[in-house]
Amino acid sequence: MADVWQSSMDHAVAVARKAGEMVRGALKDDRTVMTKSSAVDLVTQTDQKVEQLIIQSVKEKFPTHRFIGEESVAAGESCNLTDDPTWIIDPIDGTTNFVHAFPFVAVSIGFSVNKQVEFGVVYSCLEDKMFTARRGRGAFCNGEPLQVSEQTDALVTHLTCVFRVRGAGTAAINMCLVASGCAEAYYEIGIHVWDVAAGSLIVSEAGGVLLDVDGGDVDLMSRRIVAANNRTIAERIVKEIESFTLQRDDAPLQS
Ligand SMILES: O=P([O-])([O-])O[C@@H]1[C@H](O)[C@H](O)[C@@H](O)[C@H](O)[C@H]1O
Ligand SMILES: [Mg+2]
Repeated sequence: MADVWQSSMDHAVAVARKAGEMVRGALKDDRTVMTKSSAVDLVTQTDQKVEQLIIQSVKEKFPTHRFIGEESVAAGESCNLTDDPTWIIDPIDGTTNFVHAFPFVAVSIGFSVNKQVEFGVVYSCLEDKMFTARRGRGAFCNGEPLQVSEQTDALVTHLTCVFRVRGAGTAAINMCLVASGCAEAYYEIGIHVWDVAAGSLIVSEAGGVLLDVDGGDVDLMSRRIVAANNRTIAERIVKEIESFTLQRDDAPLQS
C-alpha cells in the first residue's frame, strides 16, 4: 500500500484514543439510554457525541474524505461505500455493555478506498488496548504484532451449541480476540459494516480467514461474517450454522 494513508491512520489512532477518553469519562456519569429500538439496540448521548468528535476532527484534517457512521446512518444518512476514501465509524461498539458498565467497549474505525479496507483501528477503551492493522502490513496491539492461534479445538466468540463459546458483547473486540489468538473464531449474522470494517482487517492481517456464513467471500455490507484462525475452522462453522439473509446495509433507503 502506498504510504499515502499513513497520516490518516495516525490520525485514526489519535482520535480513537481521544474518543476512548470520552467513553471512559461518560462511563462514570452519563450512561443514559436515549432510544431503544429493541432490547439490544440502544443509543446513548455518548454514542452521538463520540461520533461527532471523530467526524469533526477527521473533517478538519481530511476535508474530502467521506463517512459512514453508525449514528449518522441512524439519523438518515446513506450507507453506500464508494471508491472515495471513507471512514467507517462505530463510536461505541458494545453500547449495551457501556450502558451496563460491562467492561468491554470499543471505538472502531475502518478506512476504505476503492471499496477495500486499507486500515483498521479498534480501541478497547477500558483495557486500554489499541488494535491496528494496515492492509499488507500486519496487525498489532499496542504496537506488538498479532498472530491468530494454531489451535484446532475451537473456542468461538459467538452463539453455537457445537463449539465452546465466549462473547465480549462487541463485534470489534470479539474479532480482536481472534486476531490475538485468544479465541479461534467469531461469527455473527446481524452485524453492520461499522461493527466489522476495522476488525475484519485486523483478523486477516493477523493471519486469519474471513468467510461469508454461506462459505463465499465476505461482503461487509451483507451483515454476516465468519472470522477464524484458519480455513478448516471457518468452514466447520459455515457447515454447523443455519444461515439467513437480512436487509443489506447498503439497501436503498425506504421513501
Ligand atoms: O450496537 P453496537 O453496540 O455498536 O454493536 C453491536 C455489538 O457489536 C454486538 O456485539 C453485536 O452482537 C451487535 O450485532 C452489534 O450491533
Ligand atoms: Mg457496533
